[in-house]
Amino acid sequence: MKILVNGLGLIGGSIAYAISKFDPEAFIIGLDYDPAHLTEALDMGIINKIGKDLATEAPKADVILLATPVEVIQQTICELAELPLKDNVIVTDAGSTKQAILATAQVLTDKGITFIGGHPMAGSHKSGVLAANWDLFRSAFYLLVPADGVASSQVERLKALLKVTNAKFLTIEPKQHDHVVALLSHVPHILAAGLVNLARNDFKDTPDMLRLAAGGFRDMTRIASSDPDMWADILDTNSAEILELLQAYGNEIQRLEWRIANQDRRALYDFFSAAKVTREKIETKKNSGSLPGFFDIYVNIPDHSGSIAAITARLATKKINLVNIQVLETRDDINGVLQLTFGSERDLNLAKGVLSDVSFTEKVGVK
Ligand SMILES: NC(=O)c1ccc[n+]([C@@H]2O[C@H](COP(=O)([O-])OP(=O)(O)OC[C@H]3O[C@@H](n4cnc5c(N)ncnc54)[C@H](O)[C@@H]3O)[C@@H](O)[C@H]2O)c1
Ligand SMILES: O=C(O)C(=O)C[C@]1(C(=O)O)C=C[C@@H](O)C=C1
Repeated sequence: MKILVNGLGLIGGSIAYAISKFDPEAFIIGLDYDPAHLTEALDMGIINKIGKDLATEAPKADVILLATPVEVIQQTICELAELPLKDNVIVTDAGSTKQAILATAQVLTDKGITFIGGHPMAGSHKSGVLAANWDLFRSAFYLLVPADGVASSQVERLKALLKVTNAKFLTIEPKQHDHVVALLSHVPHILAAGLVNLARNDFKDTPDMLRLAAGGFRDMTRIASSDPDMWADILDTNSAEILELLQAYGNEIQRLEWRIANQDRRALYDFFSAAKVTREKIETKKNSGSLPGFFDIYVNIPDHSGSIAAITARLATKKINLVNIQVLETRDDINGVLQLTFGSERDLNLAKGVLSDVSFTEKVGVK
């Protein structure tokens, strides 16, 4: 089966990675406007071949996956509609919004071509194929949004192909999709970026104050490091749902302001208590939709040269793969704190064994 992936970044790369690793029948051809992503994908074994261009590769494909930013997905759909695609081809995408994409995909449906929108509810603030991980979608929801009239057998074909991701599939209508993700993903990204910008403006004369940020600010703003191009496209193509929710959020904040100004302690308690009860209902299962922060250990390291190298050397001798390494500055002048992020619980446990004689704390599974 020939699978064409256009856009070999974090998401396209991760989907292709799972397929290439576990589906021996698949032959994956990659396209991307960044040649480095293509050679990296080939070197990592994510794709079998670098494609020439859309016009050459698309007509040979059995499945076409579009995993570029949303507005590029829309352009590519229009280009595909002009090409002689195989009769039984499935065109799918991984974009974060669905109504605009499904509306564009009408040009394919009109020609009898199957379009099934897709949206894996997992990801990261990191971009690019080097961040791709074949296990990124394990236990995460993978939303499917078939165009009108698509046969259920075609949806089953796509699910069978994507089964290797170990995601949980859920078919959903485009409008409901865009509303739900506006609330659970788009508005949170806006709030995170807004908060960081508020701090930047407030601290403009004392930028070092940002370094004092502890867990609260850091946990809430990780996603403010996401790719601005990707997010501009998402906001452009889901504006109605997002604006409605921002309005509701603004009203909520206004009510809260009134309660704070009036020192209405009971109402303030209720505000936090209602949120706590709801937040604690969210499944905290490991690997339920995000790689970063899920298999971390925080090692206290003495503040002298060579101490980081000593830790990483120990991991290297056991071939334990590190997804990320970061020196945290939250506890300046006491000890350095090294955050080590692993891609799986297995690697985390191996690392704990290797570092059993040093002081560390761990954080697993809760975002
Ligand atoms: N990042 C997430 O957490 C996440 C999660 C689910 C879905 N998505 C969606 O998946 C899609 C890809 O996001 P990502 O996080 O993988 O981004 P990414 O930046 O890691 O990857 C996008 C890839 O598309 C390529 N690209 C950009 N413009 C192109 C063009 N004109 N032609 C060919 N290639 C082009 C880039 O070079 C890059 O390799 C987006 O539509 C996004 O909304 C993202
Ligand atoms: O974990 C993250 O960093 C993400 O932002 C992933 C995330 C989200 O949860 O908002 C981002 C965009 C998506 O379309 C789906 C998932």
